[in-house]
Amino acid sequence: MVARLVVVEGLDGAGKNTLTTALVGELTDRGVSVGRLAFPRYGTLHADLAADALHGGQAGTADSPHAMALLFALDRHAALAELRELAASHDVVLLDRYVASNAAYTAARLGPGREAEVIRWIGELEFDRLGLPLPDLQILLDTPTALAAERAGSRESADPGRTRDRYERDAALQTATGETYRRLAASGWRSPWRVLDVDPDVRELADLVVGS
Ligand SMILES: Nc1ncnc2c1ncn2[C@@H]1O[C@H](COP(=O)(O)OP(=O)(O)OP(=O)(O)O)[C@@H](O)[C@H]1O
Ligand SMILES: Cc1cn([C@H]2C[C@H](O)[C@@H](COP(=O)(O)O)O2)c(=O)[nH]c1=O
Repeated sequence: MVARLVVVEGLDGAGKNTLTTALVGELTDRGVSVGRLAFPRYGTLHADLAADALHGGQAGTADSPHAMALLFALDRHAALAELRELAASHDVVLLDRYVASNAAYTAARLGPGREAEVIRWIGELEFDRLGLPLPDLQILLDTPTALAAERAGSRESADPGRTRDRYERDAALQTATGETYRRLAASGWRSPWRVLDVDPDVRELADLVVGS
């Protein structure tokens, strides 16, 4: 890996995609070359199985937090070659969701008593066994849960093809996931983290991403 690997994390509807797009624009204007990838990689096998499961398909697969986590992990494993290519040909690779999404959502589903165990499992599975590269920086876009839910709801109303999935409709899960994300960030899980309030200044964020 040559590029700086920077991850944007947060709840459903937090604004990760919107922020990543703005960041790509700002960095590109500065002459920084940016590769971009979002997980799950919809349109590919494991991601589409996961999406189908979260919309009630795949014979109840979504009832199992571990089965869902494995699908998301295998999606990233299948992206390894693409990740390496992006890293070899850009200054920065920006990822919209990565391994910490799996840690946060799966731990939130299993409850606080199993958080440490499941976060260890995800880290060992994805970084140590599947060989995914460690991020240089993880950014938590800490949009308030109610605002993120409102945005996800408005997006659904505006685009009937973008119906909310099981996780997006589960307010308690979103709250618990936000709490787990904050603990991951506070503990510096697997990289340095930066926690951002809603609607951050993109120029300041670009400074942070290029390490200045
Ligand atoms: N700063 C903002 N102000 C107002 N609306 C916003 C802002 N950022 C994002 N939105 C809107 O909120 C919705 C969710 O944003 P976005 O798709 O960027 O979130 P996301 O975190 O990538 O979501 P998901 O993980 O669920 O795909 C979109 O309809 C987007 O247009
Ligand atoms: C990558 C990834 C995602 N999830 C969860 C988070 C979301 O609720 C859904 C789908 O993601 P999207 O950003 O809304 O398209 O899946 C997860 O649990 N683990 C992961 O690794």
